Amino acid sequence: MVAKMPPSLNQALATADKQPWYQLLFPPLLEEIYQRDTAAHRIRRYRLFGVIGIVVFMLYGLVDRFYLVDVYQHIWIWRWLLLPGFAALTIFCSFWRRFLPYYEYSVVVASTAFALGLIWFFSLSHMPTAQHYYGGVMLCLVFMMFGLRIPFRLACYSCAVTLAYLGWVLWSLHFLDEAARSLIFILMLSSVLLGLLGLFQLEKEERRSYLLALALQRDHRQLQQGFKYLQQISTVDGLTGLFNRRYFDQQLHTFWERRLQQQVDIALLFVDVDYFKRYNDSQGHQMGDETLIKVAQVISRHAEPWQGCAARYGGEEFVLLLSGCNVQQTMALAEQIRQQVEGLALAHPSSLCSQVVTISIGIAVAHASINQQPDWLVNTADAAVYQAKKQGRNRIVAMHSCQPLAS
Ligand SMILES: Nc1nc2c(ncn2[C@@H]2O[C@H](COP(=O)(O)OP(=O)(O)OP(=O)(O)O)[C@@H](O)[C@H]2O)c(=O)[nH]1
Repeated sequence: MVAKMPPSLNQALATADKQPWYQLLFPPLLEEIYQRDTAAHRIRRYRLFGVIGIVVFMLYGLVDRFYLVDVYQHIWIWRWLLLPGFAALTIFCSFWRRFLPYYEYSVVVASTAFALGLIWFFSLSHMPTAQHYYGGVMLCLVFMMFGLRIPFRLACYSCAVTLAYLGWVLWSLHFLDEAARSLIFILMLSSVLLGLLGLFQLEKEERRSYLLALALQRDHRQLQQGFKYLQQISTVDGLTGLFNRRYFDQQLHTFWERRLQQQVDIALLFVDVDYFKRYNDSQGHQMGDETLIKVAQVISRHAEPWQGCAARYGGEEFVLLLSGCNVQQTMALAEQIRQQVEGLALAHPSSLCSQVVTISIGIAVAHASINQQPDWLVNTADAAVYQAKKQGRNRIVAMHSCQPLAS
């Protein structure tokens, strides 16, 4: 599994992409992450294939007494005990955390020891049948490369050591003629070269897939961030941080459906800042923006306890949608908002109704039992705020069931 990506990895990814084809190493940071991410998987493979390898190696001990007639009594301890014991110890050590950094090396040493052991077995024998053991050596190396899948670099060292020892043993065996020696060595050399080539390809592909997974993960994260950002700008008003009108329209329908399902009243407060054009003209547009933000903050504070939806309807108009709030509660809440905005004491010298910034609020409450459309709520609250303006501003007018309640 690919781990969480640090930011500097982007650069490492770009560098890794441009690496020459023969390079089997990522830039340092990426290499460290790659090794860490794949360690658990590799260790599991070493354990499983290690056990299989030990069993197979011991199984071949059954044929030693036919092929190595003269020495099998001397080598059984290596075949059945010492070499398998060493390999088993390596597997056992993989459960020891402190040993893990060296684990890969120990796997290579153990599997090379199996190949060298086989060569040593037939070097001890004077029987012509011993020459067949080169097949076992080949099997050991192929198993190390494609079963255990040790890193290519370590496989090169292991194969070089094995070939060197095999060459030395072959040319010191008196019962083999030149033709047999050359054939065995060429066969071993060609299998080693082909094996290494395959291992190189495998490791290259594995690393490429890992890079691809990382790049996909990065792109996925960027897409998610982009999606979140788009979602935010399509629902939130950039100036005040309240929801925008589009989101409010969606919520109005959601609240409306909930009203019908749960049989609760829903209320809409239409808030309009008084003489805001004059405020802008006298205090400047910048101050106007700051005032809108402050008014929005007051409104949104009152939305939270009711899980309501506070939105900027447009310009200096705000709406607050509440569910389960009756007429009295809505009026009390509207009065608190009105007083708190007045209490901000934002000087408004050009206002014709106060010395400070004030708001007019129109309220519409739709009773659970009345069968209106959502538009009714908006139109009624709008009409109520118009009434509040007409009656002198800095006040609240509430309507429900199309009847004015109070002013
Ligand atoms: N600073 C600022 N002003 C805005 C913004 N949006 C709209 N306005 C201004 O708000 C003012 C609204 O003016 P009107 O619709 O005439 O309302 P009003 O002056 O408040 O008059 P009444 O509502 O009748 O009290 C206009 O001058 C707009 O330019 C904004 O984002 N920032």
